Order: sequence, then C-alpha cells, then structure tokens
Amino acid sequence: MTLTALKAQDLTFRTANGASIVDCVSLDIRNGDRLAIIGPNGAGKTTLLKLMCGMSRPYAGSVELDGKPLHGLKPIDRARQIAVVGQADQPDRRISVRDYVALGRIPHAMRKTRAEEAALIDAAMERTGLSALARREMGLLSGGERQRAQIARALAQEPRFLFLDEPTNHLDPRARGALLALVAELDLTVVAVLHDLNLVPDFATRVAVMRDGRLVSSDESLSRDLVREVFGIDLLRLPHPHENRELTVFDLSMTHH
Ligand SMILES: Nc1ncnc2c1ncn2[C@@H]1O[C@H](COP(=O)(O)OP(=O)(O)OP(=O)(O)O)[C@@H](O)[C@H]1O
Repeated sequence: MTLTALKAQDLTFRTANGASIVDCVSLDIRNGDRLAIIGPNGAGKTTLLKLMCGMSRPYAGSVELDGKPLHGLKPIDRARQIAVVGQADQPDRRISVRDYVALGRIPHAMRKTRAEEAALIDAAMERTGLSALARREMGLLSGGERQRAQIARALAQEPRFLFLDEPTNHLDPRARGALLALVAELDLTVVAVLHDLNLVPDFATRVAVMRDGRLVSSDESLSRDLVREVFGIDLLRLPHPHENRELTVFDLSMTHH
C-alpha cells in the first residue's frame, strides 16, 4: 500500500509585486519516495521546497500532511516529522560540531533518557563520518564538512521526511554520490533540490521538473526530450564500456551546436 504522505494542491507563491514564482503546482509525495526537484536557475525550486515543508506560506493552494493542513501544525509538531537542510542555514560559528548536531534533538526534548539522546547524536555523527570532528568549532569546518554536519543534525532529529536544498553543492564529486547514497539508505521520505543532473538517476525514485514556476513533469525518470527542452542539453544512455550496465550521460556540448 502506498499512501500519499504529503499532498500539494495548486500551490502558488507570489512576490510583493505580484509575480508568481511558484504557479499552481500540484504534487503528491508518497511514503518512501525520493523526489528530486530539478530545473534551471530561478525556476522556483527552492521556493517550492520551502512551501512543501511548511517553511513558507503559499499565496494560494495547500499542503496536506497525512490529510491534515501542514500549515496548521505547530512548528514543534512539524519538526518532529520534517527535517530541513537549507542553503541559507547559518550555524553559530562558535559551537562545537557535536553541540550543533544535538540541536536536532530539540523538537523531541525530554522524551528519552540522556543516554538515549547521546546515543542518537553519536549515531548521526558516525553515519555522516563526523565523529572525529565532534569537538571542532563549526566555524572551522570546510564547506563539505559543514554540509555533512547539517545532514547529521537533520538525522538526529529522527524525521519522517527529509527536505534538502542543494545538499551536495560544496562536496567533491565522490562525496556527492556518497552523501546521496547515505541519504537513500535511510528509511526516509526525501525531497531534494539537485543541480547536478548526474546525481539524479541513482538517487531519485521520482523527478519533479520545474520551469518558470511551473511543474512540467513529475515522472519516475527523465526523458531525453524533456532534458533537451528544459535544460538545452542532451541526455544519452550508453552501455558502460567495461561493465554490464548503462551509463546516463549529460552532453553539455549541445549548447554550442
Ligand atoms: N521572496 C521573494 N521575493 C521576490 N523574489 C523572490 C523571492 N523568493 C524568490 N524570488 C525570486 O524567484 C525566483 C525563483 O527563486 P528560487 O530560489 O525558488 O529558484 P531556484 O529554482 O531555486 O533557483 P536556483 O537554481 O538559482 O537556486 C528567482 O528569480 C528569485 O530571485
């Protein structure tokens, strides 16, 4: 049985001067989905992500969580279910990595023993490879380490949904795949804005394609025609030269044709 967990209906977000940045988007997210939101710069991806996780309010339309209005939930109740790793998060530079990760426990305060709380925080740090950096100040971390700390904080939150905005933008190529593989292993429903299209096929069970504030597709995979139309590049599926599998390749040179 696959139940719709989050249901966005006719979501519209407008700026003060009336421009629609997200325009009448309807999207169902089922339990266990890993939805990638992709699209060109300025397409409205981050705005849609914020609307769907309850961080910002729509001008029109609604989001339902298990059939109830998401925007009617108290922030703490929302935070028990939804963890968000945003692009603009600015952790206090002076706190230790471990204390930062521990912030993820705030929505659950007083529900577990101290030892259980500590074990959850340690497990989140271990999973993201941060144990050795536990005492370092957040302000001293590299961009990639900080990104992992943000994921660790979200894991410590024990959410049902994980919303990620560009979770890999500071990571080197190998670390990008590794981080998304880690996220995919967790038993979570994930919504992630991704810029690197190479990461999408392995990670996503569904792909939401945004353009000019509109949702143009939310299928299980990307079609060549759609990639060409929306991004102006070519998607090729080629046999791996040494292994018995297919490679998805994005040919950026098409823009020069
Ligand atoms: N509160 C706001 N007021 C005015 N304009 C806004 C507001 N929020 C976003 N915008 C504009 O709306 C457009 C969509 O922004 P958004 O960040 O959602 O796009 P995006 O697809 O995530 O872009 P990128 O890929 O560049 O991160 C942009 O042109 C942005 O400048």
